[in-house]
Amino acid sequence: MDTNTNLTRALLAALQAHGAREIFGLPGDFILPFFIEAEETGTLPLYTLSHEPGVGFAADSAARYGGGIGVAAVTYGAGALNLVNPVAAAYAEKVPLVVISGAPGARERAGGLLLHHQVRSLDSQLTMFREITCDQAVLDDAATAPGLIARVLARCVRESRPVYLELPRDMARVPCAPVPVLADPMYDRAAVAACVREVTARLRAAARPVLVVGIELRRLGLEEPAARLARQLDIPVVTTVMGRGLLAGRNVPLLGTYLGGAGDPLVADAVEEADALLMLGVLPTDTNFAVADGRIDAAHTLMATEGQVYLDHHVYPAIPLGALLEGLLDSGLRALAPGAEPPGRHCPCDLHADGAPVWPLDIARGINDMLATHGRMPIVSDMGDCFFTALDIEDADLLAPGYYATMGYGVPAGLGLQARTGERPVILVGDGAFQMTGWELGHCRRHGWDPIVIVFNNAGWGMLRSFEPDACFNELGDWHLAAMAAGLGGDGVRVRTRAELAQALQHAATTRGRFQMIEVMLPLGAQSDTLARFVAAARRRNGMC
Ligand SMILES: Cc1ncc(Cc2c([C@H](C)O)sc(CCOP(=O)(O)OP(=O)(O)O)c2C)c(N)n1
Repeated sequence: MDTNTNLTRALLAALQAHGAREIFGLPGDFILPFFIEAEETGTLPLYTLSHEPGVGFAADSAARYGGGIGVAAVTYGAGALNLVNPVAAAYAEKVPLVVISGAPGARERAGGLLLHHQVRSLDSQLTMFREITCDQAVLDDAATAPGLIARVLARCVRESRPVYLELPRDMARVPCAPVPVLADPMYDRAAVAACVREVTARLRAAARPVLVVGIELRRLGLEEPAARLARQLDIPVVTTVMGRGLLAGRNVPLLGTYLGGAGDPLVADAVEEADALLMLGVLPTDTNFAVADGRIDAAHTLMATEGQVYLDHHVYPAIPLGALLEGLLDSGLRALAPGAEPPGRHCPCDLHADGAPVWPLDIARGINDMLATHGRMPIVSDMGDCFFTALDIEDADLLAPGYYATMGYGVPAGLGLQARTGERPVILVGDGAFQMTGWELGHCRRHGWDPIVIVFNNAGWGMLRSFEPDACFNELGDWHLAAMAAGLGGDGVRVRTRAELAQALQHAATTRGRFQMIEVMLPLGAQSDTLARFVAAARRRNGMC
């Protein structure tokens, strides 16, 4: 046994070997030994935030945008259970996230007392995390720990889902052998070849093929082969709502995002009239397809998702997405619809810098102008009308919980992205969601993060007003958020007109080293067109007209 290594150091080395590039965390007494080892070794940079939801969202976005895996380290009980929502979001949206929770040691477990942070039994926490992770292990034996860690991390990467590791505090420094890296399981090459033959035959026979790309391509690091296939097939490419931002800047014939009747009719027609819809890495969620209202003919879809391929009325049960892509690229299939150049996309640019009040589409226009002038920046959006506005920002990576739809994601996720890649994000967040996790901006000063943060301030939960316009419980009042930016270590400005917005964006884009908050005061009732169409479609679908 390599006595230079203790269990924590073996775990840190394994996390790095599986693609971790940092740890986000919030310590407590049950996990202090892990934090001490992490800080002393410096194997992975350690970023602490002020509330576990922020820890989870930051780790999520580091993995979602930067690739590899994200790591969230928390204490037992109060810490780990604060992490449940971000881990659930990561599970729902297939993000490879590793939860490391401290836990009581063997002697205190056997002591017979109810321990602080304990819920029901000492295993209650593990039970709860079984439901929102794809694998779990309790590291209470140095002899089995390396094998358990190897198995759990391999599944995290292969399934692109969160996993849970519980580290009793009396185990953190016990001598431990290094963790092996397990080889990927073999797959049936003959089945992949048969599937490729059937898919290429369907595409050759199609008159109106369309390629739909989804989030698994990014989670599994397959965007580049997918872009090569898109260029080779030369057919229109569409993203799902969850996949918005995929293949951006990769020179593919990208038509836009499918939003059914709530989006661009050109995109809706292309998808709904296609006689072969090749869907790669797409999750069949309501946010992706409920707006279709049954207008997509299942007989025309060829769906590769969750390691399976569904076409007509049969399934290929074990087709890794990477193997399918490789087979399609090698098939020689090309130029299926030459000249299928997407029509001139309606790019909402050119913010009119005048004295008119700011509406959500003006924010999208202003950001499009800023990116055109100052270069591409990743967009990170919270949930609210800011998310629907983000769909009008062109040719930019977009990170958002578009399916699980949790609030609180935007600010910590933007910080996690900049921590992982060093890139400066543009963060879109409503005033309600900012009240949840926006305060994590206070950590920017320590780490040199300087996102541009655009707060959509409509003094309430605006999306809910769309459904219940007469309710009083959606009103939050004006919190004057820009006035708080200086105390948090950044610069804040409040804008009401389009001219003020244009000036604020220009200033923010050219000011580095401090976060730049632009608090946009939206007129009461101001709503993006996309959200209005989404709400109308939801009302029709749910019989709420
Ligand atoms: C953690 C959490 N709590 C509650 C909700 C429900 C919810 C929405 C979805 C429907 O579930 S949208 C919304 C209001 C968001 O308000 P704000 O951030 O100010 O943005 P905007 O004013 O643009 O709506 C809530 C409360 C949620 N998505 N996530």
